[in-house]
Amino acid sequence: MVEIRKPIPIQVAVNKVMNYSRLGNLEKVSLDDCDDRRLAEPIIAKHPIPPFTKSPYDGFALRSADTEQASLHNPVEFEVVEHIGAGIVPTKRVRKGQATRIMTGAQIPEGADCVAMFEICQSYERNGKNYMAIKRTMDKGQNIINKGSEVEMDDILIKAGTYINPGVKALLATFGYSEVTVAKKPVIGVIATGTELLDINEELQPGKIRNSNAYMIASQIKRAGGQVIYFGKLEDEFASSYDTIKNALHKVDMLITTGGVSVGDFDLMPQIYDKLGANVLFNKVAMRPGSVTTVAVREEQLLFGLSGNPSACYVGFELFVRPIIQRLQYSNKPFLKRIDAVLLEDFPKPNPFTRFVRSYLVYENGKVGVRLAGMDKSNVVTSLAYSSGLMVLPGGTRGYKSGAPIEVLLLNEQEGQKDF
Ligand SMILES: Nc1nc2c(c(=O)[nH]1)N[C@H]1C(S)=C(S)[C@@H](COP(=O)(O)OP(=O)(O)OC[C@H]3O[C@@H](n4cnc5c(N)ncnc54)[C@H](O)[C@@H]3O)O[C@H]1N2
Ligand code: MOO
Ligand SMILES: [Mg+2]
Repeated sequence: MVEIRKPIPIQVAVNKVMNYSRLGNLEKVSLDDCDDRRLAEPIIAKHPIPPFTKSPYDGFALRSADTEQASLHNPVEFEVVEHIGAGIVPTKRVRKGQATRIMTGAQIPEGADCVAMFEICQSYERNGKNYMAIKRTMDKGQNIINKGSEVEMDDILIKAGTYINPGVKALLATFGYSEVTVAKKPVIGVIATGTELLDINEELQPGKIRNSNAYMIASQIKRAGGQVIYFGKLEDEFASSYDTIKNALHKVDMLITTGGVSVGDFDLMPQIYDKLGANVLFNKVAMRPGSVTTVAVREEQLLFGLSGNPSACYVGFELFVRPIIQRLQYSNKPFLKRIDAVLLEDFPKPNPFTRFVRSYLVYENGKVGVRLAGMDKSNVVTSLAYSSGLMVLPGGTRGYKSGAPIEVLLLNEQEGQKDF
C-alpha cells in the first residue's frame, strides 16, 4: 500500500520552515558592488544634509531688508563684492547695500539672508566696479536651503534589511560609505533528480526531457539574493544519489533538490532523508501546485525537496525558500508582497486546496487587474515565463468569475511583507 500523506495547512508549513530562519553572517562590499543586496545595518546620517546653508539658484545673495524700498519704478542698487561658484567658500560678509554673485550649490555668505535669481536682477559695471539692481522686495530666507533642512545629523534614514536600490546607493555615497555592510549571500546547492533528464546541450531523445528546473531554481535563488552551487542532475539510483546529496551538504548552507519527492517507485528523496537522519518537517502541504513540497532539517541545515513538476517547483521555492533567503539578508518583510486585484477572466475550477495560480498583472483604468499567465497545471512550464504574480485562490471555493476581488503575491517586488 502506498503511503497516504496528510496535508498540513500552508501557514503551518511556512511557520515550520521559518522556525529555522536566522540572520546571515556579515561582510563588507564596496559601494560599487552593493547593487541588489540588502543593508545589514541602518543608514544613520553622519552629518546634516545639506552640510552648509546654500543657494538653490544662480543669482545674488543679499540682505532682504535692503530691498524694502525696491519697486518697479524704484530699482535698488547693490555693490557686488564677491563672486562664488559651488565649492568656493565665501570670504566676505555681505553688508548693507552689498551683494555676492552666487551660483547654485554655493555656500551663502555671512550677512546675506536671501538669494535673488539672475532673472530678476540687472547687472552692470561702473568705474570698474560691479553692481546689480533689483526692482522688487525679497523676503528673509527666500531661496535659501538651510543647513540640515533635509536631514539632521544622527537621523535614522534607512532601516537594516532594505534593498539597495539606486536611491539608497545615492544616500550611501552622500555619507561617504565606500564600503557597505551586507549579509553574506547564502550558498545554496541545487540538484535535479530524474533519469529522464537531459542536459541543456543534448538533443531530445525518446521519453526524455531537458532539465529546466535546475536553471529556473538557480535564477530564483539569484533573484532572492542567494549564491548557487549546481551539483548537476542525478539518475534515479539510490546509492549514487545519496552520496552526491550527502557530499553536497558539506559545501552549502542549504540544499534544494527537485523531483523524486512524491510516492512513485523512483521517487527516492524520502528514503534519502531517512538514511541521512534528516528530520522531515512536512511532505504534503494543502496547496496546489507544490503539494508534495518537502522540507527536512539535518543538523540545522535545511533541505528543500521541491517537486519535479516545473510549476510546483517554482511555487514551492517562492513560498518556502525565498523567505528564508530574505530573512538571512536582514529583511523584516521576508514574505512575498500580497495585494488586492480584480480578476479579469473566469476561473471555473473548484479549489479543494488553496491554489497559487501563475498570473500577470495588468494596470488599467486606475485598477490592478490580474490574468492567468497560461495553463494552470502543475506540470506546465510555459506560463512561468509570463508570471509576475501568483493569484491566491483559497481552498474550499468553487471557482471565480471575472470581476471578483482576488489577492495576488508579487514575484518581482523587492519590498515584501511581515507575514505570509
Ligand atoms: N500516486 C500519486 N502520484 C502523484 C502524486 C500523488 O500524490 N500520488 N502527486 C503528484 C503531484 S501533485 C506532483 S507535483 C508530482 C511530484 O512529483 P515528484 O516531485 O516526485 O517529481 P518527479 O516524479 O521526479 O517528476 C515529476 C514530473 O516533473 C518532471 N521533472 C522532474 N525534474 C525535472 C526537471 N529538472 N526539469 C523539468 N522537469 C522535471 C518529470 O519529468 C515529471 O514529469 O507527482 C504527482 N504524482
Ligand atoms: O504538488 Mo502537485 O504540483 O500539487 O500538482
Ligand atoms: Mg515522482
